[in-house]
Amino acid sequence: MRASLLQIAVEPDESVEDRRERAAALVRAESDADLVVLPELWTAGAFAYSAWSDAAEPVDGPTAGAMAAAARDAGVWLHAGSIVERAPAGSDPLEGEGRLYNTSLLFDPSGTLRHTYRKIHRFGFDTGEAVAMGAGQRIVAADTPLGTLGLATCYDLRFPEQFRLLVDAGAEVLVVPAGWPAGRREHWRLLVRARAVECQAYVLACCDAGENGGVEQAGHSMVVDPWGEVLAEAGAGEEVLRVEVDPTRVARVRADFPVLRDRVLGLPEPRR
Ligand SMILES: NC(=O)CCC(=O)C(=O)O
Repeated sequence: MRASLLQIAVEPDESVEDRRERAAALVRAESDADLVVLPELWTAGAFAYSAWSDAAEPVDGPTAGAMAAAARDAGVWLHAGSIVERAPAGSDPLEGEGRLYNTSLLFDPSGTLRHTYRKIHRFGFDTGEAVAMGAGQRIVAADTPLGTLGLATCYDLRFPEQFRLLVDAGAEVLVVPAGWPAGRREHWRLLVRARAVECQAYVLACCDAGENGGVEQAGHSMVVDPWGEVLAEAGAGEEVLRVEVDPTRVARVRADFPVLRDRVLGLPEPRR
């Protein structure tokens, strides 16, 4: 499987409409790829909280329209990163109507939206995303001809229990769009590899570049294999990372070094 990660920046002088067009053109240019991945909240900016309400849109809104057309034209699976979703009336009863969510979109090569994933762990403690957005309630593993893709977003990386649930759901390739700050870049590089090693899965981690909301972004998008080897890593600026991955290798690594088989589930309560 050929994967292309589009590490783009939220340029301060660029309108959301212009950035959407720019991203669509970048996707169209990857017609040799099987899977193309964009970062987190690349329309509005992962830390540009004040821009979120204006940029909010439904999952069949303008960003989805542009990305569907780009996926179809390029003939690729497209993980279009995440958008600021405004949940419609009558939406999932577990979640909230009219609330904002940090929602990832996965399109197939015909341009059909096949899966959405609402970020479960919201960043900011008592500020920012943690108060402005609702929390997703569902683990999403997407069966595709490329393999089973496990979806997670940025801060989710810090919560290995979510990734174990993705492994249990069959995930072989973990796709993680992010807007990770440069100040914690080493956490990013460590956690991306850690999730690959502990899940014995590929991790395709695509981060924003540039600066938004006054926060310099880490860049350093990475592709890590199920043995924890870094197959490709971007620099800090805008970049397209192209890499070949073999999802069938996941089963071989898990069979040759069967750590997952040794999991002890339902451990007893600690003694005090
Ligand atoms: N956008 C995010 O989820 C940021 C996460 C982050 O800054 C961190 O985990 O550190």
